[in-house]
Amino acid sequence: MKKVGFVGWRGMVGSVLMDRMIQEKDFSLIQSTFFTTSQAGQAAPNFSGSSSGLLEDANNIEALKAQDIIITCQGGDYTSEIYPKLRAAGWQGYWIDAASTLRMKDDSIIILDPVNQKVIEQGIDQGIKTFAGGNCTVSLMLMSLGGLFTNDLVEWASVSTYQAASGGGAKHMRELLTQMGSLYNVASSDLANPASAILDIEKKVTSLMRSGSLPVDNFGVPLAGSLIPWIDTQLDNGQSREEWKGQAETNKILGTQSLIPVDGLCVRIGALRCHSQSFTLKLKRDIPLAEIESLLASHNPWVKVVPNDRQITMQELTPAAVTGTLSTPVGRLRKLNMGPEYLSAFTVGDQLLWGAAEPLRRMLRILL
Ligand SMILES: NC(=O)C1=CN([C@@H]2O[C@H](COP(=O)(O)OP(=O)(O)OC[C@H]3O[C@@H](n4cnc5c(N)ncnc54)[C@H](OP(=O)(O)O)[C@@H]3O)[C@@H](O)[C@H]2O)C=CC1
Ligand SMILES: N[C@@H](CC(=O)OP(=O)(O)O)C(=O)O
Repeated sequence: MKKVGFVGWRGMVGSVLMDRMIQEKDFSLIQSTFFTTSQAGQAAPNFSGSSSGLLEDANNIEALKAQDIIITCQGGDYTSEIYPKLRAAGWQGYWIDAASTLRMKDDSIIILDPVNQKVIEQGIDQGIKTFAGGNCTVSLMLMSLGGLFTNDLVEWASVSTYQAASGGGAKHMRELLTQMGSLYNVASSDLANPASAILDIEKKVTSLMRSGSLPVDNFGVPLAGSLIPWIDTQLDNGQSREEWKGQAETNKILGTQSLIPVDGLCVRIGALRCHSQSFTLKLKRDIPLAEIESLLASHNPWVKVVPNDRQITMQELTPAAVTGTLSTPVGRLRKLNMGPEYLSAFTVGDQLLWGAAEPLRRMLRILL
């Protein structure tokens, strides 16, 4: 049995990974060791068959070196500090990482096996030992639109995202919910009175939003009742880093010979853990809509084509419907006024499942 070390297993992404590994009985196939940066020596968890024992120190290079495979959801700072030391110490094992740190390195592969299984297999054959999960918006786009991208039918893609609070981390989710509660509380007695004027209620809410008294330590500004059209850091070319990742990571995942331009605007909204994305795709040729739907639907077992019908779309193509599932639906498919090669599409996906944990779990399975 391969020895597998887990770092970051009790964080938000790590917990989703543990849940999925329990569901899929992955722990019965490995000899697991759990690491921590803060609780070394405490009892290790026992996830249906995972070995128990004590938590190891995640900074102990010798203990890490004993592993055949390390999976980390601990974050980029941990990767930046520990990964180079571990490789410098001669460790030849497989490193599977949720963080962005190593994604664009020449000797790493971005893993999303329903889309790039061949790239992964070729990489393993060539001796690649470092595998990074992709950015959540990129992975979710490719899970939903893989049928067009992998058949080389996309000339370019323009996107507007609607990204959930979970992408920022657990504290961001708490902050959003606290803001929501405060906005409700300031208006609750007026809301209970059917005779109250809605614009008076709105004024109270807006005034609280602008008062500086809402908690904004994580987002910087109120998100509840609002949105934030910037995610991640600012680049010199005017893009946000999240927007930059769209083209860079998509092309690396697909292993494209000629670059597919991908660009757009990334926006944080008040959803909890589902990212949605609205696309304009320029196709390489005029393909009938029925053929497009069939290519999309047959690409992988998790994508679902939602008919472009109002009622079905409202039921099936929302964060509320998709959260907590592995489904990556795509809908609102129609040809745009710009011409028959121009297609609109709307996708939804759970940012913590296919957007973070699931590609790591499946990479582990590939290596076993
Ligand atoms: N959030 C996301 O959507 C995505 C995140 N990622 C990557 O994954 C990394 C981890 O993200 P995320 O899971 O959100 O981070 P978390 O903040 O939830 O967890 C990170 C670590 O914090 C420590 N920790 C301290 N206090 C607690 C507590 N009360 N409960 C749980 N853990 C605690 C744990 O380490 P210890 O046991 O060592 O103390 C844990 O492993 C990110 O930095 C990023 O690189 C990738 C894709 C998406
Ligand atoms: N940046 C994403 C989360 C994510 O996946 O980021 P990264 O590319 O660092 O893994 C968000 O905030 O929604």
